[in-house]
Amino acid sequence: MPAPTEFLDFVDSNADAFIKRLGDAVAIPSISGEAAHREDVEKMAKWLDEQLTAVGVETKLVDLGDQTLPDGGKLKLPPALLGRIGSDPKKKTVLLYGHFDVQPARKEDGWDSDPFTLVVHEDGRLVGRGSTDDKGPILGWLNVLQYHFDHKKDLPVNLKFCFEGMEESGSDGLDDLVKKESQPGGWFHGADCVCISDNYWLNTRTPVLTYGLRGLTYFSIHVSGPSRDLHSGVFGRTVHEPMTDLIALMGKLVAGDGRILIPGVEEMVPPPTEEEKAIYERLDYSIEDIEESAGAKIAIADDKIDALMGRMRFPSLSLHGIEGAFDGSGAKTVIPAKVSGKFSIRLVPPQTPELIEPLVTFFLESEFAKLKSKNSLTVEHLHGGKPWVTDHNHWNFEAAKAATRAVYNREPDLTREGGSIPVTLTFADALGVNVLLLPMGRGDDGAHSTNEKLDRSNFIEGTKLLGTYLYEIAAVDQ
Ligand SMILES: C[C@H](N)C(=O)N[C@@H](Cc1c[nH]cn1)C(=O)O
Ligand SMILES: [Zn+2]
Ligand SMILES: [Zn+2]
Repeated sequence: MPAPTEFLDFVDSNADAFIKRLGDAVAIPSISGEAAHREDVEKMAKWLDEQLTAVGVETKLVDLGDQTLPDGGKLKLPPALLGRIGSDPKKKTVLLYGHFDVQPARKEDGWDSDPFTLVVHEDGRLVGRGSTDDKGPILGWLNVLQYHFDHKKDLPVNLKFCFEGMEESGSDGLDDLVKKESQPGGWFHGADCVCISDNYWLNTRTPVLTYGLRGLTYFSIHVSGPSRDLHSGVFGRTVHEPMTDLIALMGKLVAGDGRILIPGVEEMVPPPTEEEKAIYERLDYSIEDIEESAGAKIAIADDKIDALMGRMRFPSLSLHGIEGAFDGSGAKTVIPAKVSGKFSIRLVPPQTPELIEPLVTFFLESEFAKLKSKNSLTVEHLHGGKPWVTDHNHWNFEAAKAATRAVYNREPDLTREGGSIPVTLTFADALGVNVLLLPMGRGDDGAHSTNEKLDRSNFIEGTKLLGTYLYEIAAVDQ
């Protein structure tokens, strides 16, 4: 069933108002990973709640309790926002998920403009933190609802919503809520399929549907020694330095070519078959695409299939940062007393955080023992999520393929995503239904990075895609 032309025209003629609303959402710095911004995440939940209510959605904000911080302290979690509209038993019910929290961003990180002021560029870029991850896609759903509300049109399907404010920080508290609400009587019970719009195309040209995500396991390793920071002239070569030990340990985790050096981690993953390699060969992707979106000619692989498998089919380990190290300008001659190294591993089947964590801890402790340092090491596991892969021939995907053809006039690429959305597998297991990832943004959007953007055309055509997908779901003969 094609989406009404009136809907497509409505999206075009309201584009400026939709962009203005995206600007309002971006202006709320809902950074889940920074305690100082927790109130902003809550403010964002309330803003979105008002927007949904205004277009006829019944909502509820669910208190998720407290987050336990690494030092044992407590911090109130932002509420999850649930919604529903329509309960026609003759229609399919689609559960939509998105997140309204964002990654941290500071102008000093290298942004060309204030990260929390949406800047509309002449070339169509809408620059601001959360524009593509994940406020743009959430607002895409809102735009679809706006048309049906303004024109007093029934939606082609029943909709349920699950919007959260902790996705960028491990989705604390959400798994239990999803399991509870998927039981008979719960808000999600009876959903026929799930749609998540929270990832990206591979390149800047070809729309994609995504049938897999990597999992994640995140660590913070702490090395401490002196009771306070020391003068390096007075104590250098005299005491064991925590930073020296930490750098030595972090340097043992991953090779320059991306291979993970922790014994047992790579070995868990079966080698790809020739059939699998053929899937990657067909995707519209090139080494130039990677280098364009990375902003430099630094790709590890020369070969497209190796590059794609490095992102989708194999695990990866990234070093993220060191807390407690001197990071200011100037030349402070200090020996930091306690430093914490942050790294994470992206997981693929059959790896899980539970299988990987003991291998990491054993490896780090053995390597630390070899250093013969008198400092102390503790390994902390921060959060994790399992990888997910699903059937892309399901009717949920067929509907999205038809919608992509209708809006973009081309066949979508079928991809696995290198990133992680831990709740995906929870939805699939708790509801026993197919989950589809239907991304809005492009591969060069710079999610999590500086100058994050969403192109105007992706926001507007993406809104049409989301709406058309609902009409195609309604047309499915299942
Ligand atoms: C793919 C999604 N948009 C995303 O960015 N997910 C995050 C999830 C996460 C987990 N810990 C911190 N963030 C990601 O893949 O990094
Ligand atoms: Zn996201
Ligand atoms: Zn993200």
